Amino acid sequence: MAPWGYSKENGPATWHKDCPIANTGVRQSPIDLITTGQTCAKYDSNLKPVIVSYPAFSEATFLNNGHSVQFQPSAGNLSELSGGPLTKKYKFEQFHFHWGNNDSEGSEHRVNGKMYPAELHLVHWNSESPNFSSFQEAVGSNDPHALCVLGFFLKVGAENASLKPITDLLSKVKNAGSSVSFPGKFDLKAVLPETLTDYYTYDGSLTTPPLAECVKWIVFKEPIEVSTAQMEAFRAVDDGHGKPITGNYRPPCPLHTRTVAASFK
Ligand SMILES: NS(=O)(=O)c1ccc(C(=O)NCc2c(F)c(F)c(F)c(F)c2F)cc1
Ligand SMILES: [Zn+2]
Repeated sequence: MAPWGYSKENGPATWHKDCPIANTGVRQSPIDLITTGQTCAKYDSNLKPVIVSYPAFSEATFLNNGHSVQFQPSAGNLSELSGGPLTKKYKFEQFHFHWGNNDSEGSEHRVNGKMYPAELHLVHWNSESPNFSSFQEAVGSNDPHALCVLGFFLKVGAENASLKPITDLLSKVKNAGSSVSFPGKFDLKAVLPETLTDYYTYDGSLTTPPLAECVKWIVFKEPIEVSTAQMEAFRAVDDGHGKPITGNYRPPCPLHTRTVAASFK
């Protein structure tokens, strides 16, 4: 697999060469979340609040894999996700970010064409399926909801004290392939808005190769604030070719026959 990335030579427009589903898939992610008109998100009063149980992680690795920075707790973590559109319990696997090199771009999902400066993805896998018992198996299972990813937009505003332990660590993983063991505990719950009631949800895929169409997406309406300095810290992370990662986001994909549900009016 030619190493995929986000440059002209190996970016999203070239991924179909190794990953045909990039062009042939009918449930690819991300998408533009349209809130008015024909193909707009439809309010579904049955959608309940999302429930997360994230005890503070005590042991985790923070990694720069050349196309994002990723926080991965040790296997024993007990964090769980349920509620919202889900019928099963999901286990937390990792979180990572997508960002741009200025405040007008960077998020993968868009709202009526608007991009946010960054997007946080909390990745989970269905831990109650009889068909797989690990994240790796879940991705390869062809189960339409093997994974559930929670997406949160980041916008520039006040410094985010809860995310500071993460953004302060970015300089320590500046080089692609570098990782550090996360010092102390990290409280992910504190990063999220109190109420996880207002979100869009739809069936989609991984937004990076292999672009597997196994993800139930839940994208929250309320952005998380971070400071300009915190945004700048992301833009100093290198991609392994001596250049900063300056836009690790895939453009929006066609909706095809999918509908997007909204948990709010
Ligand atoms: N941006 S996103 O849609 O939230 C997204 C989430 C997770 C991954 C991922 O885990 N990739 C590595 C990875 C694979 F791509 C696999 F196919 C697999 F089986 C893995 F185990 C694995 F870690 C990629 C994109
Ligand atoms: Zn992602």
